This record gives sequence, structure tokens and C-alpha cells, in this order.
Amino acid sequence: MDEAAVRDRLRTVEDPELGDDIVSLGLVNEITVEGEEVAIDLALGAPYSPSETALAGEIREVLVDEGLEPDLSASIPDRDDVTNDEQVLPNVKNVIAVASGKGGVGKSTVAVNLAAGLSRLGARVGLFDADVYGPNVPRMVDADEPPMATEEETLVPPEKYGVKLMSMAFLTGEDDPVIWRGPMVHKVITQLTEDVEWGHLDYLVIDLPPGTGDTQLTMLQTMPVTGAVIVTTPQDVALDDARKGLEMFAKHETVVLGIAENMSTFACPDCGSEHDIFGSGGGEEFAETHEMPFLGSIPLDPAVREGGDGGTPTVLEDGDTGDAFRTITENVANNTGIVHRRGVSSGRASETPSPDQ
Ligand SMILES: Nc1ncnc2c1ncn2[C@@H]1O[C@H](COP(=O)(O)OP(=O)(O)OP(=O)(O)O)[C@@H](O)[C@H]1O
Repeated sequence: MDEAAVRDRLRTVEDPELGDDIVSLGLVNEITVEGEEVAIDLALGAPYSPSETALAGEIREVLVDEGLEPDLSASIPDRDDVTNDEQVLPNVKNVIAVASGKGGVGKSTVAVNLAAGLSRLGARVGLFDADVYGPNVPRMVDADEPPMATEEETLVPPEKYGVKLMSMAFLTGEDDPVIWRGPMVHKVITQLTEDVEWGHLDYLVIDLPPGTGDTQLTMLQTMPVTGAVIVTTPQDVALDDARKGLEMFAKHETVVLGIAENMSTFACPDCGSEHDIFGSGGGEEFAETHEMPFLGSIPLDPAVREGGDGGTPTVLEDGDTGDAFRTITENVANNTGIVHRRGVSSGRASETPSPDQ
């Protein structure tokens, strides 16, 4: 079988989300055939996301059915085409910012569980606690080991649950109130991203400070954010704040990967029934109204708080609440993949002359 024949066979593989075959969408970067061995480079950008893993499985199956031995690799053209010196965080494939319109809605909880959940899927993950106002991620994952400084004056982040961790708390101490101004934020964030030995990462999850002010905007401008996750509770006030969050991302042209609703239904351990303490369904309605993906709801569950007080992140535990975090993790990864594949296929569409040109 030659390259053209392989390409032809790949036309039978449909992208699960974009509604066309992978060749027409421009997702096949390169095919090299040597005897029965066929190496294929695909434009897939969300490692270990369930939908891209399934897609790769399907591609392999089609080729194996033809008696070939496939060897698949993935690269994202828009990131990989820029030389390393020009890039912030060149070895990080995806930067995912976790944001909320106001404090206390569970943003850090979602960031920690998302990072641990992605690591559980097999990905290489970092978690950057950029909440300058109240950095609490180290406490949540019980990481009392500070980063190590190298001779080159870079920092090696400690690791917990397979996640590399960096936090403002390592630098300022958790209890020191810090007043941050724009230029300082920019400088510190640049240092914390550039001087940290993150190594090669599939995902760097960033826990942004709550709110939608200058600090948050500076952070978005400093880092190459792939997409943002907005955390909200079903309460109207929080949803109003979530609206401001959307406006901030629109202003900065940041893709929103979806809305996660936290503290939805309370499953009462004593009486066994469910209570909608803050109302329910608000997050999903909000996502629908704004045509944003809905990532899932997390129940109000004492185990989440215990997990956040130095216990194991709930996403790593059995049970319904763990399932809820796993669903959100998978949706975030899948939506990250959609962002890249859509970017590749729309770039290709603009290169192709339209019929009447
Ligand atoms: N689904 C949940 N069920 C029970 N407790 C939760 C849940 N989500 C978060 N919590 C608890 O609520 C508190 C606030 O959560 P968290 O620190 O994640 O919020 P936050 O939005 O990051 O707050 P801030 O950024 O203002 O510090 C924590 O004690 C956390 O353990």
C-alpha cells in the first residue's frame, strides 16, 4: 500500500466531534510507508483525552485491517511551527486556566481535581497556583515540601499525585497578605513560568485568582492559555459574576472550554435524599444561554472538603462525586482537543480557495 492508498483508507475515519473525516479536516499531517510499517503524524493536541484516544484506536484498527503496522504520533502545527526561543512555556502542550467570577465557589478545588484527574488519565501534568490573593493549593494537596533551587537558579517543582506543583504560597507563605499590582504580577508570573523546571507537560492547569480584574487579565496576557474553565455555583449572584468572567475572556479572545457547576445538589448522608441548597441547574442553563459547553455538576459533598484539607483529591476516589470530577476532567480534555482540531481544520479551510475564486 502506498501513501495515497493509506490516505484514502483514512477517509473512512470520522472525527467524533467535527462531523467530517480526518483527511478532509486536515488532521493527517504526514504519512510514511515502509513496507508494512506505516508512520502517521496526526494533528491531535489533547493527549489522553478520551475522544482522541478513541480516534487513534479507530485509525489503528483501519490500518491493522489492511495488514499494516501503524505507528502514530501527534503534533500541533500552530505550536510546533514556532521556534522555541519565541515561546513562553515551549514544552507545555496545553495551558488551562481555571477561573471564577467570585471567591469561594470551589475554583481551587476544581483546579486540583482537574490536574489530578488528567494525571490519572496518563497525562504529564503541572498545577500552577497563581491565586496571588489566597494561594491554597499546597495545603489542599498536602505539599509541604518546597520547590528545590538548582545551581542555575531555576526551581524544581515538588510533585504530588503525579502532578508538578508551583504556588505563590511557596514564595510568600500562605498566611502573608500580599498586595499585588499589575507590573509585579506580570514579573512574578513570568518568573514562575520561565524559571520553573516544568519539563515536558501535556497540561498545565492554572488556578487563577477569583474575580475578573486587572490581575487576572495580566495573567491571561502573560501565559499562552489554550482555554479556560469557569467555575460557578447555581446561585444567581455567582452566575452574575460568571457572566463577567465570560466578558473578560471575550475581551482577551480566550476560548472557554466550558462551565463547571460546583456545590449543586447536596446528597444528605443521614436522610438519603437530595437537597438543592443553592438551587440547581443554573450552571447548565447559563452555559446554554451563552452557547458554552457545560462540563458537569459537582455535588456538595463533605468528602470534597476533606479531600481539600490535605486528603486525597476526590477525583482519585470511588463514588458519585469522584465520577462527577472524572466527567468534568474528560470533558475538559475532549474540549481542548476540539479547540486544536477546529483550529487546524479552519486554518486549512482558509488556505483552500473557494470555488468561485
Ligand atoms: N463540592 C464541594 N462540596 C463540599 N465542599 C466544597 C466543595 N467545593 C469546594 N468545597 C470547599 O469549599 C471551600 C472553598 O473552596 P475553594 O478553596 O476551592 O474555593 P475557591 O473558589 O478557590 O476560593 P478562593 O479562590 O476564594 O480561595 C473549601 O473548604 C473547599 O474544600
